[in-house]
Amino acid sequence: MKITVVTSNANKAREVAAYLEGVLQVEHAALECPEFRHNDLGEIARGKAEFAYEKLSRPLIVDDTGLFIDALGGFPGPYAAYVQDTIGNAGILKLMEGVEERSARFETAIAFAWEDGIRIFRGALPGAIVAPRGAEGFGYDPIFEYAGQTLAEMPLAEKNRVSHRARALQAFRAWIEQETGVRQNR
Ligand SMILES: O=c1nc[nH]c2c1ncn2[C@H]1C[C@H](O)[C@@H](COP(=O)(O)OP(=O)(O)OP(=O)(O)O)O1
Ligand SMILES: [Mg+2]
Repeated sequence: MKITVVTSNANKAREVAAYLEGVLQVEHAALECPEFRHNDLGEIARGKAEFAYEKLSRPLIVDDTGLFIDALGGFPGPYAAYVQDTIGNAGILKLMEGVEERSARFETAIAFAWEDGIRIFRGALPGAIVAPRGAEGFGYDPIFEYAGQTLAEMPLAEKNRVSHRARALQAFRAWIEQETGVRQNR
């Protein structure tokens, strides 16, 4: 099966394509989907997938990702893109000045849309907000530490072994392999 990764974010598209290499044929559509305000990333991803499927009418996935910082009551959460585009990592670090509790987590919801409807797959990664290190990755990666390394210190292949996005993709892959296997054997 061929699937289209629909995202305005080329870095996301690259991570998804690398993860699914050898499993599915992947192409990228650089389409910006409207994001409806919702606390649940899964529902935001569902809305993006509905919009994209209406436009493209072919099997596709969208990704909605949030960063939840415990000391900030979960901020920026589902507003991660807006906050990254406005105050950025420097602004987050400023909000965290003098704050000892550094724990945070990334969450990704992947929505897969095809002729049978939409399914949601989720992944999360616990970590901590730290001073920026590393030049790989994108977005919040330089200030998010997991197991002693920031995500920006990990080459793509390594990030793809541990990340929130990889965990969601793992659930998607397990399901689609089973689903397409079942269909082929019918
Ligand atoms: O693995 C990641 N490591 C660090 N930062 C990340 C990651 N994944 C998303 N991010 C950033 C990008 C954006 O500022 C926000 C999510 O917003 P989100 O709406 O999901 O993505 P987006 O607007 O960049 O692309 P699109 O909606 O077209 O797929 O967090
Ligand atoms: Mg977005």
